[in-house]
Amino acid sequence: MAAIAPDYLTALLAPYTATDPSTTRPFVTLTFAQSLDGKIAGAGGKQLALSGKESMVMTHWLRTLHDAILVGSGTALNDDPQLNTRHLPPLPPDSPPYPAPRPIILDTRLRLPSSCKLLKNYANGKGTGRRPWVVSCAPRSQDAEWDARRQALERAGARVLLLPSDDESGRIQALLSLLCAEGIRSLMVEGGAQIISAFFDVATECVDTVLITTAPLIVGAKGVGFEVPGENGAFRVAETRLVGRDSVVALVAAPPAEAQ
Ligand SMILES: NC(=O)c1ccc[n+]([C@@H]2O[C@H](COP(=O)([O-])OP(=O)(O)OC[C@H]3O[C@@H](n4cnc5c(N)ncnc54)[C@H](O)[C@@H]3O)[C@@H](O)[C@H]2O)c1
Ligand SMILES: Nc1nc(=O)c(N)c(NC[C@H](O)[C@H](O)[C@H](O)COP(=O)(O)O)[nH]1
Repeated sequence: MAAIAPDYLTALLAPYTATDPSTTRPFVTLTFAQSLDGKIAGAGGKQLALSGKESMVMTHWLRTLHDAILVGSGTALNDDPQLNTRHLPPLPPDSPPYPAPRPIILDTRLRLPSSCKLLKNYANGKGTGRRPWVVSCAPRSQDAEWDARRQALERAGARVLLLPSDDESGRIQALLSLLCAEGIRSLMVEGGAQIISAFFDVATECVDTVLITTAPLIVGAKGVGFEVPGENGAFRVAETRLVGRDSVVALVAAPPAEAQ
């Protein structure tokens, strides 16, 4: 019998099953792991093992519950992530694979290297990775270097999608509208620091669920933190849970009367 996602995750995301043809954005889950002092990476961006085994498995289950998963190019360059579901229990023989999210990199300057794991996993044909989408902005004037980078990524298997403009203001909304038009109905945003801040900045308008894993670790001032521009806005605490040695808090969008 194949393992299934924990009930508390499917219950948390139950509103995502609603279908509204007039919607202009996917359901969005902003999720990341932090230390007790609010760091998401070590000095210089060093990737840290913040999540314990149990909460890392939870994160991989969460990935199966979303159509797509997004990181910024800073994370793609720093971590060379795979954004798949490899930490889930092995499946019984002849079982269908776990649902895997579409890997999406927000990469306005098209910095993703063709040698990244996301493209290797897709190209190796072993089903360890879906075709990555790279969301970028077309340069304002002819840029042969940018064109060459785009062609190299496409040759390596990436799909490059372009935002309508390179304006930073409204970029998250434009990104979500683009992904909605591509049929993405739920998006898991994993970071990094700049992306987390950008989504918190528009959380009231663009985020439905915030799920933060806090590891019982102190990283210290040299670690990588993130800015949260405003207070928690129109969110309420839906769940607080210990997952292994980590605490997991889930906030959900709530009407102002209920927001805390
Ligand atoms: N602990 C965690 O859960 C977690 C998750 C992901 C990444 N990380 C860590 O985060 C660090 C990387 O974070 P980062 O801040 O350098 O890069 P990032 O991953 O946040 O990517 C930033 C890039 O995203 C693109 N972008 C486009 N529009 C943007 C917008 N409106 N706002 C912000 N970015 C926009 C730009 O290319 C920008 O350079 C790494 O150290 C990584 O290990 C930690
Ligand atoms: N949940 C979580 N716990 C951590 O302890 C940690 N350091 C990250 N960091 C997120 C990471 O920087 C990328 O976003 C990908 O999660 C890389 O991992 P994958 O290869 O995709 O599994 N995320």
